[in-house]
Amino acid sequence: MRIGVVSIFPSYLEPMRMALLGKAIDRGIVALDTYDLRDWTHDVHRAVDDSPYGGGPGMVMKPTVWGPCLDDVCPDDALLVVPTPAGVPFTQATAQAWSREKHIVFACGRYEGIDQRVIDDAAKRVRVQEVSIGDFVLIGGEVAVIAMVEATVRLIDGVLGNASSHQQDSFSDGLLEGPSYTRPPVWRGLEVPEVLRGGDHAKQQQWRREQSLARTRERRPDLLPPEQ
Ligand SMILES: Nc1cc(-c2ccc3cc[nH]c3c2)n[nH]1
Repeated sequence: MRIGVVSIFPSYLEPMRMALLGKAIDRGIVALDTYDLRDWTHDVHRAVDDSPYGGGPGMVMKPTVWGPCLDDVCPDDALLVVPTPAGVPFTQATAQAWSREKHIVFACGRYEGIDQRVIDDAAKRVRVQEVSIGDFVLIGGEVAVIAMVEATVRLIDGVLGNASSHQQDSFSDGLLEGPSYTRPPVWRGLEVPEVLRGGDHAKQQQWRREQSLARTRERRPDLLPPEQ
């Protein structure tokens, strides 16, 4: 998978070159290109924003800068993702779908966002998804991109050491993951549940399912399947 990220703060994206994501890049599973939007500005001040039509607070990012940039960095067969609080919710299903893409380009907005015509114009040529990572407002799209790239890339074969890890994720079966434990068996007077310390794998699987259902019922009843 090739990933392109456009930002006015490309160094904000450096965490993606660390740890497991960094190893996926080193191993050639993922290629990461970061681009500085200001390289497509055409004035001495390298302006990327301007005042909003119709008034209102803040500034809007210029189509005359974003347009030429996306023309250069986003080929017709790529998926263009624009993080925004006004987007469709990003979910595990989104990550699963994106993990099968060959090339994803992320457009990181700042200020009050990107002139809508940039998205409308791009949509004539490429698949565009305006996506939200949650009902809260960030200062820019970069943090959302790091979260979405991590959720997506970890699902690509070979990225996670233990292939079964993501098959037991929260949400992989639609439910929240239950509690996890490791040694010591007793810590500060708190014991690891007996069933996990035994060897009956069928009982352990049943216990984990019950824990997932209980936690989902308590924290995210909206995720429960109808009959639960
Ligand atoms: N889910 C979510 C996305 C964002 C977001 C995305 C892009 C920009 C650009 C300026 N502010 C932004 C905020 N906040 N929350």
